[in-house]
Amino acid sequence: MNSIFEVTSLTYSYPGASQPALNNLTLSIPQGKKTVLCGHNGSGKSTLFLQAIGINRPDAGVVSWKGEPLTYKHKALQKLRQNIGLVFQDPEQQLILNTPLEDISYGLRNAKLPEAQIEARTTSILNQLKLTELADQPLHQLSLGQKKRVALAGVLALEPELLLLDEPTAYLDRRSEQLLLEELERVHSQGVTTVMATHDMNLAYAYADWMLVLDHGRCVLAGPPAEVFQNEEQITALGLELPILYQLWQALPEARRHDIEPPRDVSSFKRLLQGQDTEKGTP
Ligand SMILES: Nc1ncnc2c1ncn2[C@@H]1O[C@H](COP(=O)(O)OP(=O)(O)OP(=O)(O)O)[C@@H](O)[C@H]1O
Repeated sequence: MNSIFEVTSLTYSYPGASQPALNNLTLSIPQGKKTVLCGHNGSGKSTLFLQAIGINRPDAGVVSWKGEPLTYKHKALQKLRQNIGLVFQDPEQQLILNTPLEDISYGLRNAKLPEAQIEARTTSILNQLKLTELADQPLHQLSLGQKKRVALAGVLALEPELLLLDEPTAYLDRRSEQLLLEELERVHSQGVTTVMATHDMNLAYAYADWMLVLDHGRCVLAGPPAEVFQNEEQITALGLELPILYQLWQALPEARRHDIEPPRDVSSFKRLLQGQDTEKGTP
């Protein structure tokens, strides 16, 4: 499997901290996949994202983009931050100008795109994320969900190859979460590799085709979700829950689930219950 981004033996402590936030961490992000990064509070997910875009530098170990170690030179970092887009957990950390239109254009202007292209991309992304009506609204008047969409729009406008999302669904209602997931599916279908950090194991299970689990700054599990969740004891010991659909599937009689992959959405599960999935491996 091709990896687009890797960290090798990465150790990092925040200034004055008694414990490292990342502790000899080695992992890779598979190109073209939808990866979910899980782990308890403080396991190092956000710290890893900050390392990925070179905001912090490792104390030891290497961060690599497409096989090349980061150099931390100004120009190289500028280019890296166009290739890797990070959507912060808190949009307030990301949005700096007064309106969605100004904020999105600002990022493109920083990337030194020609004005005509800035205008075209801004209009298109506002439209795509259903923000056109809010384009000139002061940002402080927007709801948290709307601000999160503006922050995502600003990152997507730069057309990154790798999109990192830190708890993108936190505080969103079901409808906004659904809209966001549809948008991420669309972005992924255009060839963008995505990594989502989340505690929501139901979401992780529905979304991911690759999972990484962090614990105290180390990667303790990696693989396709159905494989990762087989490590039930370890998952629970880490304070994470098994997804509800996975638990329901486990509760089915052995003969019923024999040789059938655990379903990852409610309609597949219903079909399984109604006995429509007679073919092996197709829930
Ligand atoms: N700015 C900071 N200064 C000092 N320590 C920090 C800072 N940011 C994070 N830490 C510490 O680094 C460790 C990893 O934190 P990090 O925010 O990366 O975890 P996380 O997995 O993203 O957590 P959460 O799920 O709560 O968002 C924690 O022990 C945290 O207290």
